[in-house]
Amino acid sequence: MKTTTIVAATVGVLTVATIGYAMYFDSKRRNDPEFRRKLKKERKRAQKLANDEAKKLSNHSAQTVDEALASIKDDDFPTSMEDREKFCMEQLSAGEALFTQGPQHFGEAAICFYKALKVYPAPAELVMVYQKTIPPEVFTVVMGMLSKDVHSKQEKYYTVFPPKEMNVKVEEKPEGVTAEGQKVVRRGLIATKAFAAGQTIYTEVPVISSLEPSLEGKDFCHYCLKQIATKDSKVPCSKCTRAVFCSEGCKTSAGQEFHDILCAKDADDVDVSEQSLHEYTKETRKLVPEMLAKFLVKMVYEESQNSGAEYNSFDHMERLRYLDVPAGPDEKKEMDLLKVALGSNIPGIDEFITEERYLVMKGRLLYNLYGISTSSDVQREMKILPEKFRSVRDGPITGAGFYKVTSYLMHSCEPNAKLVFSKHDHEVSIVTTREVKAGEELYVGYIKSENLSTEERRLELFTRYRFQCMCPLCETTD
Ligand SMILES: C[S@@+](CC[C@H](N)C(=O)[O-])C[C@H]1O[C@@H](n2cnc3c(N)ncnc32)[C@H](O)[C@@H]1O
Repeated sequence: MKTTTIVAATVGVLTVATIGYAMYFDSKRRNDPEFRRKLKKERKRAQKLANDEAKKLSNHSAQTVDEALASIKDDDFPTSMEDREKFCMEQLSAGEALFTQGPQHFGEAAICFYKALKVYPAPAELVMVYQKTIPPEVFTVVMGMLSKDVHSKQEKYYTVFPPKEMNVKVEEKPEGVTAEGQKVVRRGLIATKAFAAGQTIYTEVPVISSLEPSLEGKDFCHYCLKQIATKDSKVPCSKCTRAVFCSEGCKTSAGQEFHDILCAKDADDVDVSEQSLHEYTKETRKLVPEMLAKFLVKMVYEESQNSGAEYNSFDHMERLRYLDVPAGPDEKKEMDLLKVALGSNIPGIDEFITEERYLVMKGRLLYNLYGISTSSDVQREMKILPEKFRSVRDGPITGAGFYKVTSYLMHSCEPNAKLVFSKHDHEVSIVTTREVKAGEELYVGYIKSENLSTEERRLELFTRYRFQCMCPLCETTD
């Protein structure tokens, strides 16, 4: 693989994976002159050394990459921001000291640079610095390590996700070829053990969920979407009138995960620029832009928790297929509103939200969100939302949720499972509608199929979700 290809491939993955940590590091870089000076000095010195040493370099093979990775396989990396920064600087200095000692130390130098990269919050930037400053042979080994590490992380993903206790696994199935001749695969959920009819296979809470905009601030919880039974049990947000919660617990969770950052105070004397995104949601009744804002803020929150989880929410989202969303004036406006809403709280967000990334993230949510129905009291006369979500209900929905596992469920006109919101909040249970054998694929109904002819079902599925149904019923009655 050419170096430039490796850089391009790794940069994308790493930029998104570390946005949370970047919050801290970016502010440090902007505000701390000593830190900036040190980094600049490192760069300058490394550049000079690279130029001097460039002629004496020897080739480092794939074996060097494997050996280097094996040598740090069991290493622990610091978790706190301060420790990571210290560790990063130590590794940079050590790497530099090593490569100046000559080609026989290039392997060790590469390991140091790689370790620094693992903890650096804006690795893309550091890669660019490396590319310009460290000897090409060392750079190639660092990139080889990075590329291999990213690759093995990706390969391992479906061996650890979904967790075993959810009784399902993700399986890939071929789904034809594109016009350009590229293979298309779809992924579905397979039961890993047998279930009788009516049994719950797993339950799952969404990564994020949002209320239907007209229900905000009324009788529905801004966090879990539950209908709030009595006026007394309502817990209002202390700043805005837009969000009410069903409990202190939901208020705290929402605050930590997204609301503290996205909440726009109502008082006249405070900056309400963040409100634009809320207003846009209210006006257009489109949930996705604000759900993306919540998703990004939650990602930063997860990063700051240092939970030790190998994959973050972005890793999960990134693997899902998406709808092609063309760039239009709405998308431009949504991006701008998103940047305003998050900008002051998440340094680096402006660069992160490129048009391409925004369209893909939007497409991923549109493709994978589920409509949530937590109450039968949702006004029947409420207008259907402009965005179409898979929903167990034909009529109005309480809101929508983005579920890591449930996203993989395929539709069938004769489903063997269904979504149940038994707690009347955003937690979903997948319950069998008939006996399911171990190894059988699970299907739910994206629409209510009973009493519809094959033609009617296909039309409905195509109109709402733009796919030609290939479920066993449709395939056999064709
Ligand atoms: C959220 S995805 C479900 C997960 C999907 N299997 C995947 O690989 O990403 C929904 C998409 O899966 C495909 N799909 C689901 N059920 C289908 C069916 N019965 N026939 C054809 N395509 C289906 C459609 O393209 C639909 O838009």
